[in-house]
Amino acid sequence: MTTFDPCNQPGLRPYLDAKQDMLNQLDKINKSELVGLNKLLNRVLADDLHSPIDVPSFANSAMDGYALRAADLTEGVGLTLVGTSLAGHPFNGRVEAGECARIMTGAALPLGADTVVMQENCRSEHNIVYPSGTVTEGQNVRLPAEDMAQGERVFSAGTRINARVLAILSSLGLEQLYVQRSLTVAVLSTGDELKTPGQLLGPGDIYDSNRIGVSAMLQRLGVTVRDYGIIKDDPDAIRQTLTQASQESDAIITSGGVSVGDADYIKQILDEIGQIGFWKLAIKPGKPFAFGHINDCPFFGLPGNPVSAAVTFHLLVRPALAKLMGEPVPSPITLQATALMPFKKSAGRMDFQRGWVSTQADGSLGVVAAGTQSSGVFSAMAQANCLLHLEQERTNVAKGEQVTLELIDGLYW
Ligand SMILES: Nc1nc2c(c(=O)[nH]1)N[C@H]1C(S)=C(S)[C@@H](COP(=O)(O)OP(=O)(O)OC[C@H]3O[C@@H](n4cnc5c(N)ncnc54)[C@H](O)[C@@H]3O)O[C@H]1N2
Ligand code: MOO
Repeated sequence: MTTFDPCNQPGLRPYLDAKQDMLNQLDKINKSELVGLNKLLNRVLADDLHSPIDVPSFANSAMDGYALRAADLTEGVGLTLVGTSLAGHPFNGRVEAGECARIMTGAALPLGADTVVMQENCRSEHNIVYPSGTVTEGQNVRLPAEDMAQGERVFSAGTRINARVLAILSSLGLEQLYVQRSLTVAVLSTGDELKTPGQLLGPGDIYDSNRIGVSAMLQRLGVTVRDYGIIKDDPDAIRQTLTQASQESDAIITSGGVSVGDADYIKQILDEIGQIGFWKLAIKPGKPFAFGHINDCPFFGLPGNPVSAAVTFHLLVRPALAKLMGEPVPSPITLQATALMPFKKSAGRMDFQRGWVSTQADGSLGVVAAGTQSSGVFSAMAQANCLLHLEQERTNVAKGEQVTLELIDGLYW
């Protein structure tokens, strides 16, 4: 059954079409800087990274045991122990026929040896070692360059340096690297009703949460936030602030005032002092999202409803920032789950409902609503671990139907 929704209007721009159009209008900011290892977390590689060394750079043991020559082994015949190789303290001699050396995990394989037998499979008596069991040549030996070879491309330009990438950079001995200059993004909230936490609320006032949430997401993405605070619903103040922000920032993010109310000035001012790329999308939440440029500075107008602001940041601003930083534009990894309850949906807008997905007793995934699906109810957003992706023309989801969803825990929000 199709549910009538007065907020669905014909002619709204489909999400994927608008997103592609926006990405086509954005260019990578081609500026890099040299940054030390301890400041590289969350930055984006400016160039392809080629390994300066072999890793490992020498053959070494994967086990604590004995290094020997596999061809020497005869069941019941012992090998003479001639030395010890510890990690950081290689054995400087050679293992000759009929000999072995004590060796520890990570220690260099002595010259002459080609195999390591773990100590649990050896018996040692008076400096004679008796290996047992099946031994294959090369076992328990980590070969030079088997992880990364000198000159090999390890990461592409645009790779975001997370903890794992950082560990690799360190294992390659790199103490500094060229990364993309970090973006400076202007953030501001508009609305006469908004107060900063700590201030007293007057009649009709609410606390500004979008600016704080958006700034936190930007910080998680390694972006430098330029905070312009709360701007009143005053066209002159908005015009002046946006003009200044466009001169001081790589992008501008506003929240509120993009709809059609009497005090919603953002779209009109964008049109006046810049260019509108698009306004109004076939998505829920987030319909009045506005994209454009002011003095060549990309502009993102998030709707004021807190859920709409957070969801449009994820759907549109995050991909846009990736394009500006030269990162691959992220595609959501989606899963299928069974709706464990009905979800209301009317045709006309792609709907990103807030859900809680979990593994059921039979191992399958099941999803319930994380709370009320109003775009003003942010508690459901904060409690959700996934966003449902309900296609534009889909209608009500019945209990037991399959739905597509995207996990949101562990991302930047
Ligand atoms: N006649 C129509 N009215 C509305 C439409 C429409 O198509 N026709 N669209 C609705 C939709 S959808 C959305 S989303 C909102 C978005 O409106 P605005 O972007 O103009 O946002 P505001 O009106 O300024 O505020 C909406 C709501 O959010 C609260 N808000 C605003 N800023 C913040 C902030 N920084 N932190 C927390 N909360 C904030 C504000 O007080 C309002 O309650 O428009 C619908 N209306
Ligand atoms: O599209 Mo609005 O963002 O639902 O509330």
